[in-house]
Amino acid sequence: MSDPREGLTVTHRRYVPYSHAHYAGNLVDGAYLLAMFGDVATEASIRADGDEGLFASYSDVQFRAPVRAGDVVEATATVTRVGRRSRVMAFEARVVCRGRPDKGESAAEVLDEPIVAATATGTVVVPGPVTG
Ligand SMILES: C/C=C/C(=O)SCCNC(=O)CCNC(=O)[C@H](O)C(C)(C)COP(=O)(O)OP(=O)(O)OC[C@H]1O[C@@H](n2cnc3c(N)ncnc32)[C@H](O)[C@@H]1OP(=O)(O)O
Repeated sequence: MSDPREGLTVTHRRYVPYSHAHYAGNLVDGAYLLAMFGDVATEASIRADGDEGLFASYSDVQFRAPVRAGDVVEATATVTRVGRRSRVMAFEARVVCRGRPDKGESAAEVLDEPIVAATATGTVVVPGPVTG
């Protein structure tokens, strides 16, 4: 029988400040999205296990579209497998808003369809039960 924590989903949403632009075209580095995955995994671990957990490994990371300063990005963690102490999670980062500099310096829009910027699978490990 599957664990009731499987399917638990947590989403964080964040504006990407221009201070994080790192590459030509105001692109941000991929590590920015991995930091979002770490934070959303932490909340998922708190909700699933009452502990922040420790990120043990990523088994797959795919950067699928650029993220730019001025984007609004949402990152989702979904618990896909509950082991004894390991929690496998699926991650997705999506761009939901983006600047429109062609329309004005501060113009921006909500995208009709979010752009999937990165996906990953990772494992968080929580402490075992305290004994004694
Ligand atoms: C939420 C985000 C937080 C962060 O970003 S924290 C910052 C980055 N992470 C760290 O600093 C963590 C550093 N690593 C460690 O401290 C340790 O290294 C771990 C605590 C992650 C694991 O060490 P140990 O407790 O000794 O592991 P075991 O007793 O050998 O295994 C316990 C369960 O964890 C699974 N596991 C261990 N290592 C890995 C791995 N590298 N990738 C995937 N799974 C792993 C095992 O299979 C098992 O699972 P089963 O309890 O369900 O049977």
